[in-house]
Amino acid sequence: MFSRSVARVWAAPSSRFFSASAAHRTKVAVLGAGGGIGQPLSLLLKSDPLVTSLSLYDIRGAPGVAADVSHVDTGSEVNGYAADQLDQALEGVKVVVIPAGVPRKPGMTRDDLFNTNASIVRDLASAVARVAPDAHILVISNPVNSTVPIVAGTLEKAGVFNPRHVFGVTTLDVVRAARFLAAVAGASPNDTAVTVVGGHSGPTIVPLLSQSSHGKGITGEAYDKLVHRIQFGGDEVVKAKDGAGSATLSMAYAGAKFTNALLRGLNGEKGVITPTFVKSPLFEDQGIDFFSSNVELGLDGVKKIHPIGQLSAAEEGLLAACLPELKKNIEKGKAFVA
Ligand SMILES: NC(=O)C1=CN([C@@H]2O[C@H](COP(=O)(O)OP(=O)(O)OC[C@H]3O[C@@H](n4cnc5c(N)ncnc54)[C@H](O)[C@@H]3O)[C@@H](O)[C@H]2O)C=CC1
Ligand SMILES: O=C([O-])CC(=O)C(=O)O
Repeated sequence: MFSRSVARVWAAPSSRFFSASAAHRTKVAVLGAGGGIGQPLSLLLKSDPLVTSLSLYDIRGAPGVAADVSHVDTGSEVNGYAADQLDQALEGVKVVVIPAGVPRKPGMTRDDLFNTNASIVRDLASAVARVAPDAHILVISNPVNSTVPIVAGTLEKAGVFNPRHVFGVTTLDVVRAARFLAAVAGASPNDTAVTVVGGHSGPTIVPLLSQSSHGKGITGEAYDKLVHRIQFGGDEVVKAKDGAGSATLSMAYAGAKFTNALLRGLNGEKGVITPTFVKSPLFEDQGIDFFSSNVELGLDGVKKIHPIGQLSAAEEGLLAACLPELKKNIEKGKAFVA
């Protein structure tokens, strides 16, 4: 099914997804592989020609997911690991994707997940520091604005933090922005890419519609509605799932898309640029040292952090609302590790 030519057909909805222009392939681990995101993410990564080996870990269910996914007829090898096999799961791994942790229910904010997810993420990051200290870590678990500083702080404590290797996955905001703008503009999502900066929760999600040819003409009520939908797209899914969790399938798509972008950068492809939440100098002078903006991905992870560029007056307002909230979320994560 996924011969070279069919893989190209399958990748057609997005030319940046599952492109395999480079020769090297990589061992990838998914921590939380048994969950709502972890399962479809593992399937999508099994289909990515740049993945040579998949290591699936969860405190429950990963060996079953691995047995299932391993029957897919692509070249990569798949292994599942049980709760007491975290170190084995991480051996030789170059990229670690973390969707482990609890999701929201209606009425909760992402920050309400902090008490449960902070220690899950910290413990997983400690294991990565011990077994695969040079790995690139892609954090999906919420609240991302805090879990990324927790991962960074944990690695720092272990003496192995490399700011080029730690990423908060904000790709779902970018995916939603393109999709929702396409619907408003009557265009294809392939033509409505939007840079989304800031963080990953309500007002910290700042879409830069003025920098998009389709987005810049949208004003007034239509603009306010579109921004609100991008900022609160996660709530839309939480409400519709009615207590059964949050976005899983679109998140798996976004997680696989970001992983593929990173793998292409690691393989030497030039010009791979996408927003991601990283250790960043952009607002360091305001005490905010993690921020999502366009990042070029290269042979060693973060290659270049792009500035946010020219903002409209409305976007200046969104950014002003983002920064204090983001600062609070980052400080909460740091305080947890300190
Ligand atoms: N960054 C983003 O854009 C998004 C983030 N999320 C977040 O992703 C996380 C996971 O969401 P779902 O997959 O829907 O939840 P889920 O509950 O379906 O799956 C979570 C999985 O993590 C596992 N897990 C718990 N503790 C673990 C540990 N110590 N080690 C390994 N695995 C562990 C559980 O056994 C479960 O299989 C949530 O925190 C959610 O808020 C969800 C959607 C978008
Ligand atoms: O809304 C949530 O809790 C999950 C999430 O981060 C998203 O869908 O953007």
